[in-house]
Amino acid sequence: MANGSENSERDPFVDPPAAATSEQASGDATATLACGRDVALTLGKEGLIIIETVPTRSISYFHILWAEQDDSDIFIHYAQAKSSSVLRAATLSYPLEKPSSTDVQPWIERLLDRAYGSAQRRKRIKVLVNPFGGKGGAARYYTRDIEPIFAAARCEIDVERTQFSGHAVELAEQLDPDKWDVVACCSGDGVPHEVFNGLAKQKDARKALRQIAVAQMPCGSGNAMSINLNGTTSCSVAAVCVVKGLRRPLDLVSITQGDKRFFSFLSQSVGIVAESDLGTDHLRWMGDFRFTWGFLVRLLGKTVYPCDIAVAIEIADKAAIRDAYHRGIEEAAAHLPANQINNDNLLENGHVAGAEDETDLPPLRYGTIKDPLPEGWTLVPHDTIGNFFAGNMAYMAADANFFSASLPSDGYLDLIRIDGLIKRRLALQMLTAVESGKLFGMDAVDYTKISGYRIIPKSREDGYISIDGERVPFEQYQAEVHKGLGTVLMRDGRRY
Ligand SMILES: Nc1ncnc2c1ncn2[C@@H]1O[C@H](COP(=O)(O)OP(=O)(O)OP(=O)(O)O)[C@@H](O)[C@H]1O
Repeated sequence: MANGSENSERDPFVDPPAAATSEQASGDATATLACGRDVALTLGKEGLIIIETVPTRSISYFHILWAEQDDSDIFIHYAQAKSSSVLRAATLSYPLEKPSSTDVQPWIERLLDRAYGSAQRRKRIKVLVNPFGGKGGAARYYTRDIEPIFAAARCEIDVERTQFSGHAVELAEQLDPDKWDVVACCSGDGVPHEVFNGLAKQKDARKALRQIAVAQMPCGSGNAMSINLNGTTSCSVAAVCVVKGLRRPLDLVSITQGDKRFFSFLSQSVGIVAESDLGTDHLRWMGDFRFTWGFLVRLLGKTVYPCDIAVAIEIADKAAIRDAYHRGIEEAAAHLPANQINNDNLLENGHVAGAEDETDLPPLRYGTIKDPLPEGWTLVPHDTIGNFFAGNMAYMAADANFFSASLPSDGYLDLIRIDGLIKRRLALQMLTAVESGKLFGMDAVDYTKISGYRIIPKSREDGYISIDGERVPFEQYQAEVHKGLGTVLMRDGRRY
């Protein structure tokens, strides 16, 4: 299954070899634009080739942000690789040999066609900056790493800082879906969580969730969304990924707890993962290691988190899950190669029957936590469970591939259940298996694809429940998946 480094996309930091990709060899004369000073610009297979000096240089199409001409020159705006994780907006300009030639504009159009494929150009982006996300650097990262790239790509931008916790919910609730294509959150995973919930509060919630894609610029301490969808924790790479991103549907999960209904896009955890994250705030001085430390302490202490759990299991068998995963990947590749899957495709494909005409949120087919247990569900005591972890994306951090069978819009959550009393040695092996994405295959890991569940913590007065990394009350809740309800931007060729 997918591993972060195994994706088919090319490395954004390596421009294609110029000679090997030239179309000149194929005799395509319209691929070349003559400029003054003996410069020629040629559209190669994988990038723009600039024949000016020896050796010839090239810029991959992924890095080309925009191109335009004025009365005398042509300007190529691109993302220049400064290091293995830093891209900077840069511009090349050349005097045109024949500025008024009718060949120039079509050539620029061909260049942009290759640079963008089916991705929307000049996206209208509402940017939300959480000044307190991560170590407090989001505003600086935005100005230095992100804004120049959006500007070079001629995106329409409006920036707003979040003023308080919950502000992004209010802002997203007010956004006009006809005015904005994207909400880019310069934050951790907390602000995207709020944005999905704000969009879901709009009067025409389906339209808002379908038309406005949510993106994360990885400026927080938890940046799982960017890692999953774009494979990066670099703000400047993520900015180029938004400029070039393809719209994709993302399953969202309704959570009902008490009288509330809200949405989760990433994960829910009860037990060791929630406690290691949320219960180690006093260890912030340790930096990122605090999570691992908290995890190890509980693992070695064989901590259990007794619960009663009912699950709507859709695929129980690991071999069948593996098959479903590969089928999902193949289908996406076969039907929509360099194409864009959006929720409208999904509707045409009949995956979300009837949703087209509906404005309200999808009804809860399993009811809420206050309703009787849905038909066919059975509450099973899990008195020694150590880890209850439900994932809607694969990676929970760059080195934590917990849900390696996860797909963006298969309509299922992936659920991991691990007994808290397993041998310590096995538990430690699991830690390394998470890093290599091999947790799925371990016998002691119960891995299922599910469409909903109810969980009732017991035996403890208080504890930790984490929804998308945010703490919620330590009380029973119910979850239900909605296939492709949300929209995100994904890098072309990317899979979890
Ligand atoms: N101006 C603000 N003041 C206080 N809290 C805010 C502000 N803006 C946003 N928040 C809250 O900060 C929370 C965490 O934000 P975010 O996910 O961006 O950062 P993070 O560093 O990844 O998270 P964490 O601090 O939980 O590790 C969000 O849930 C949001 O409600």
